[in-house]
Amino acid sequence: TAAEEEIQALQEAMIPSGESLNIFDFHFSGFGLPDDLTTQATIRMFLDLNLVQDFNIDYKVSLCQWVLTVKRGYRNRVPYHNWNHALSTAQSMFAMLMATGQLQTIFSRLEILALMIATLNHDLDHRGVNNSYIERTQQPLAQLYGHSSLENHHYNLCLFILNNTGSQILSGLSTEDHKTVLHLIKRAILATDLTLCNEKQRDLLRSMLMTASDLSAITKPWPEQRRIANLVAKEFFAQGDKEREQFKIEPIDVMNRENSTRLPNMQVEYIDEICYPLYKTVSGLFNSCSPLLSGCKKNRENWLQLAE
Ligand SMILES: C=CCCOc1ncc(C(=C)O)cc1-c1nc2c(CC)[n+](C3CN(CC)C3)[nH]c2c(=O)[nH]1
Ligand SMILES: [Zn+2]
Repeated sequence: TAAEEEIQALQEAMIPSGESLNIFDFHFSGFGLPDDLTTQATIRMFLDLNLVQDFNIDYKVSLCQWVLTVKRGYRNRVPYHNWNHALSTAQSMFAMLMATGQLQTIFSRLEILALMIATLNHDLDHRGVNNSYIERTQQPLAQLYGHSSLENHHYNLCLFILNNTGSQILSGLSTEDHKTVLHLIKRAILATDLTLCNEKQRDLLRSMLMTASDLSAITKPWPEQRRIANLVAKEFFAQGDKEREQFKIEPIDVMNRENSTRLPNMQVEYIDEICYPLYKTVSGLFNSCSPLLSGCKKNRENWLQLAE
């Protein structure tokens, strides 16, 4: 059949390089690509991200069939929410991941796998109408899923394809990893419901401001910061002592009294790893909060002077 020919053609194809497919480019457009190259471009993304290798994905049987089944899961009569949108979404994620080396250290391999699967599947079987229209017209999806009905539908189809014999690209994962990656995929697909976006962004912003407030002592004038640091050290070292005594274990550096001479070094690390990125982001969003960033920078200098 045509479907079998399509699968065979993809299984046999020499997948072009990412360069020649232009998938590293933020200006990438799927419109130029003939249909078979869109599935090859998808395979190339999985190859270049080492996902096939890292997760022992069976190339011929699972990956090729999975990509084609996902592609078929989109309705090509829908003007926008079709396979081209799915490919373009996945390519944008790929381009960000490949352009920003840091992202590949921040995210685990499972998170990267989940993001690539979610981007490709996030609008599966979209009908060209949004959630509110579906609810208002009492379509079966509304009865089935209530809110975020579409996104739940996209996720369930994604799951269906992943469980389908012949396209089980996750069969090489441990039970635990399999459970984790499905949870990550679900969160990623549901995150695309823009009506929630507002609540999600507000939730994210509230959390960031909570941490910025919680750690604000690191931004205070030096005498205050010094005083607080000694209190934190007192508390942390007391915990370290208890851990040593009760559990016979070595406490982590910041709770290990034996490191007290390295307190300034630890503070510089703590500022670089946690505080500076946080206050940089907050003041990047709200310039009026930049005193927190400058306070944090100042204390970094103060700690650096004391560091051995
Ligand atoms: C021995 C402690 C030195 C004093 O420490 C401090 N003094 C003051 C403040 C402050 C907010 O002003 C904050 C700290 C301070 N807090 C730290 C925390 C908890 C957020 N951590 C965690 C554990 N690590 C992951 C394993 C990240 N490392 C820290 C550090 O090095 N310093
Ligand atoms: Zn979309």
